Amino acid sequence: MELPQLASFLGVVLATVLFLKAVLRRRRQYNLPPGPKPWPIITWSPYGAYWRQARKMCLTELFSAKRLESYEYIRREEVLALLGDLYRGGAGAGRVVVLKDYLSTVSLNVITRMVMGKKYLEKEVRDEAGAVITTPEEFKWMIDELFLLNGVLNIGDSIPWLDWMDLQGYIKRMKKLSKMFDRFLEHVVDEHSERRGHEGESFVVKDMVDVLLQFASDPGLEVKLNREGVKAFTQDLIAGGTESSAVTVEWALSELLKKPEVLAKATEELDRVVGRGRWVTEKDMPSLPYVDAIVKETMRLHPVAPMLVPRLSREDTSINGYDIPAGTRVLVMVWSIGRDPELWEAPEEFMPERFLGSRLDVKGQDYELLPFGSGRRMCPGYSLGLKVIQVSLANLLHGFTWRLPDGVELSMEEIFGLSTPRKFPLEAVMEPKLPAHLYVEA
Ligand code: HEM
Repeated sequence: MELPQLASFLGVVLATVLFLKAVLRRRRQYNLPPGPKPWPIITWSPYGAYWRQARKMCLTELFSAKRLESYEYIRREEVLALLGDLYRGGAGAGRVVVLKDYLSTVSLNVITRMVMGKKYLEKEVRDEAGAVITTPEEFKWMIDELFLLNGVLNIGDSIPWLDWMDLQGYIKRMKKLSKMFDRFLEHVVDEHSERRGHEGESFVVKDMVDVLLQFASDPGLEVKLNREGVKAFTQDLIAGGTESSAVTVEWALSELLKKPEVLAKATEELDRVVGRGRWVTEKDMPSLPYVDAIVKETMRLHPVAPMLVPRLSREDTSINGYDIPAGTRVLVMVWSIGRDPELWEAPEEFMPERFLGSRLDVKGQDYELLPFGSGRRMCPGYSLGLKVIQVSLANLLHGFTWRLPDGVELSMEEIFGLSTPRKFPLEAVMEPKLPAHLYVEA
């Protein structure tokens, strides 16, 4: 295999499972390349004590099964708010609904409540002196910009001698956003620290920033977590958790609108298992294998991250006979693997049935299907992400009938970057099908 010279570093793209297994299993031989300079986040921090500790904090505290369970009420309240908002906002009146904004609001509210203890899309945030820290519009703009900039390929990172020119303007935008986000996060950390101070002995941890501040005050930590670390971690949690679920649910609904027979089977399962007298809960999910198969099939065809976070080979090595010199960037193409005809029958077809009775899962063990990555860089928020996707999708299918607006031919074009959202937002006509009081109470 001839290794391509990608700009000023050597790169190799892996799009077959055989090579992929070799890299993701040989974990010690691969690190991460440095990320864009003004962007201090965990996703780009190299393997080492800081990253190891951050990872441990995620597994044992932030995303532990117990903590996720304790936030179930937040997910339930926000999904119910979505259903009520859709009902009041046009569903049922034959109006065309643009789903993306509704879906983004649910995931953003779930994440900000779990991470920072409140929603930021409802009213202005002010400091103690009354000065405006951020408005709902500005906060939404910051989140969209954060998601976009986390996913861009900055030419200057690949061709360092062009870096100073900032040809695409990304560095300027990152600096502006960093400044605005920092002001916001300073306020969040101050507010949380004050509550800790006031409540003293009776202080109870409520959200993930509280957990991070507890870590920050722990003198026994291997690497001290300072204020900057708490802010960077908080930013990472918001960036990782917000858009990914909304993008996946939007793709699932798009596929279902193209395949009425699949939509009908999902509806039949929901009617049989849940019945028309109530909403779907997370506890129902193990009894809804067809809805689960729809989620997997959506993630096979439309993985939010078509390429995993790049790995960097730490030493000269070889993969199945091909030499990989130290310092090579290894790019794993999850998108191509999900559509590989050698692995999947009729790979371009949306067929949830392929997952019924199958052992294939999205938990990083099956290299054919890696929407959350694999190995030690695997997404720490995968369980939360899955819960939000499953319960939002199940309720949207349970609560409404769905059709495309008259005369619309649905485009399935995607924006192909470091993430793959729909190119054109999904528009649909929905009619409520459960008793009216359920929507009113939602
Ligand atoms: C649909 C939902 C989600 C998808 C599809 C997704 C996907 C991914 C992928 C593909 C990676 C890179 C894995 C690798 O290279 O092996 C990743 C990393 C990461 N994700 Fe997620 N994610 C989702 C939800 C979340 C949530 C809810 C959070 C947090 C609240 C989160 C936080 C992170 C973080 C911090 C990393 C970096 C981990 C590291 O480098 O050690 N993600 N995610």
